[in-house]
Amino acid sequence: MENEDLVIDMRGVSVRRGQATLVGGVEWGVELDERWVVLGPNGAGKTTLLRLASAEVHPSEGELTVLGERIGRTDVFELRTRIGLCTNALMGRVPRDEKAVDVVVSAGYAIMGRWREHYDRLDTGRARELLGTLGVEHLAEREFGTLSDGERKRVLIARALMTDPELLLLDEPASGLDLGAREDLVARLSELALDPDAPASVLVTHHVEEIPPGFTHALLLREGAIVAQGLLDDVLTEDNLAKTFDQPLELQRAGDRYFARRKAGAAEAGATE
Ligand SMILES: Nc1ncnc2c1ncn2[C@@H]1O[C@H](COP(=O)(O)OP(=O)(O)OP(=O)(O)O)[C@@H](O)[C@H]1O
Repeated sequence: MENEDLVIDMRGVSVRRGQATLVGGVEWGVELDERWVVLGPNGAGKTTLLRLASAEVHPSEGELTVLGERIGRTDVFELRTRIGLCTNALMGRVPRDEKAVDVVVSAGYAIMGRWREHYDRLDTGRARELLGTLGVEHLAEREFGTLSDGERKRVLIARALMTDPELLLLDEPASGLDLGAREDLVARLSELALDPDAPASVLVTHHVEEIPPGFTHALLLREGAIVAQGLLDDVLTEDNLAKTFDQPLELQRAGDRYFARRKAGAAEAGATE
């Protein structure tokens, strides 16, 4: 039975490519009002999980339902218009000379790079508003190619929000940002997470420092399998992090933020003891 309240519903989902299992036996559900962070080391399968959620990848096994639509049986083109996606791959597809505001507006037309298209003034107004929410309204007229990495990420998040998605998927939005830009982005994502009208969200990251306050749940992934999942505070423990990253880690919580580092003496004692 499908659970209609779930925005993402994965039942025994595996993705295989040749001999490799990218993710295996995933049981995971995301509800409407939840904000999930997916955390794990390089190669753990985080992006694969996100690509399943965005219907870019179909399960090799198991059942996947996104926004009530069973993947494999549904028109994914229509479904994708209901999902806001921000990935590094997307960043590479934006024409360098497209204006930031048009990068955002064109999301409503499910196209990229048609900057000569006539856009509705209402849409342009909304795009500017969203750029403002992300703190980059002053860059609206700038060519995408002239923006810094952090600025581009924010433009793409504004783009992801343009269609009023029911599900927002963010793949490593803070990667490559300097400390100030990261902190600023974490604060903006926190505002979004705390907004009750914001869509259900899934944010992929390698770092606990990048978890925006307001995120409610966490899924820890290692070698394609779930180590732990559930409420953020329950899941984010030293024990679970050690299993996920295969080394003893010290976890600190300062206010509503998390910080982690390797336990003192762990390097000498052997990483996995
Ligand atoms: N087509 C493929 N064939 C074989 N293996 C693949 C294929 N695509 C991905 N993989 C492997 O699947 C694993 C999971 O990849 P994925 O990109 O989902 O991990 P990730 O957790 O997002 O990693 P990172 O943090 O490094 O971005 C990796 O080991 C990757 O090398």
